[in-house]
Amino acid sequence: MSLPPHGIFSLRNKAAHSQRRGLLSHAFSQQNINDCMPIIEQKLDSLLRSFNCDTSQTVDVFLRFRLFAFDVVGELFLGTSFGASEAGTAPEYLHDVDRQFLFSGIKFNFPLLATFLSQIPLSSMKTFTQGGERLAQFGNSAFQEYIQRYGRDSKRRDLLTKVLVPQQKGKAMTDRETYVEVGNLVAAGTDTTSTTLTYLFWSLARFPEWQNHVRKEMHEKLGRAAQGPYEMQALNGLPVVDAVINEALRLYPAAPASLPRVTPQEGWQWNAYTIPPEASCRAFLHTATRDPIAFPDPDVFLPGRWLEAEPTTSMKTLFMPFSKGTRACIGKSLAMVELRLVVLGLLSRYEVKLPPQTTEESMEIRDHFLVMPKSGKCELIFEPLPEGRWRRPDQTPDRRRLITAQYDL
Ligand code: HEM
Repeated sequence: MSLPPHGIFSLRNKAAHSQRRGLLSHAFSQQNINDCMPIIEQKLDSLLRSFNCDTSQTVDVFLRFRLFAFDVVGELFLGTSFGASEAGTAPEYLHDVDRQFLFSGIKFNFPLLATFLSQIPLSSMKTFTQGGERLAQFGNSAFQEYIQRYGRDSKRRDLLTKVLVPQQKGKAMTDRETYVEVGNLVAAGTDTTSTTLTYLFWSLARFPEWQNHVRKEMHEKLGRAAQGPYEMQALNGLPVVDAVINEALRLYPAAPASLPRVTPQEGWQWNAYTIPPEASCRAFLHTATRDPIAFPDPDVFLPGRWLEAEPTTSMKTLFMPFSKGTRACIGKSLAMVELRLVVLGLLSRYEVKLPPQTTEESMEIRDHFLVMPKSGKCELIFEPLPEGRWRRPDQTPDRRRLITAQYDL
């Protein structure tokens, strides 16, 4: 999944990985994410405007959420406004991310086949196998442009400035390593977030009572602020919102079978199992989060399980959609902010309904390392809520002015 040279996903040496992780993970502190709220809200605003459509039409949320998540990480890590939500179509960069994911899967599992494919002199095959190189080239020029425009110690409220902080202190990654990692972060932060949102909204459309539970909480806890602009602190105190998010993460972990690990030379003992030396292993998160002892009725969307009582030890142990340990997700805090914002932004304006064409079958999971619906889309109906009951009169112009004021540095 990583672009050459080796980046955080493919660094096998523990010390090198841990050093690289240290250089990147500080960028994701709660304070830094807080500083980026104006940028994230601006992207939320574009997403919300893209839902302003005739209600008789359906919206393909799989595409919409993908464009939103991409716009967020693109702006935060490349300093580039792709405007994908406004354009309504995926830019070429995202198609290369898709190609790179698929080709990386082949590289991991069938390295000889990958070498063979990359030597086929057909232009369509080159387009497929060289996606990673194009991403790296794009990353390089976006990075150089960023440095020219803002310098290396800009006060801009994005996350690339935070990634560059260690460089100021002389501990740095080289420029090449930096733009490679930036490419990894953009790829890692796009489809994971959008897949989670897609399955979450599909679930909410099938279990509309949970939409009302969320609205009730919004109104009790946020009042007039339910439609934003949002305060980070307020986002952290919404247990019902978090329960629906956790339940979607539990049922549909976006990366269901983590990247492969290799056992040490002496092999590995795991409970009653002896795993041979240098064997490739994966933790299958999808089955862990559907364990029937920890999660009774494991295949059913039951957000109440996160609200009824303190989660049990086995729930805490097996719930790991962001993985656990030294290679767990470093983008979790950013992802959680995005998920909460989209839930609030959409449920405070729309009732989500299920059209007949979106079925269990069309939403069946396909595992391309990251999960996606078999049909490649998820069409849902977004019906504006009647003003007064839940929804305030549209505040969009105020919202935009406020966000722009915060954003303009
Ligand atoms: C709902 C959204 C997300 C989910 C479900 C998710 C899930 C995961 C999982 C399961 C892993 C571990 C993979 C493994 O063990 O092999 C991981 C790693 C990682 N994630 Fe995420 N992720 C999400 C969002 C993000 C975002 C927004 C970013 C950054 C912009 C990000 C950056 C990373 C990075 C850099 C790693 C590798 C960490 C390391 O190897 O040290 N993720 N993610």
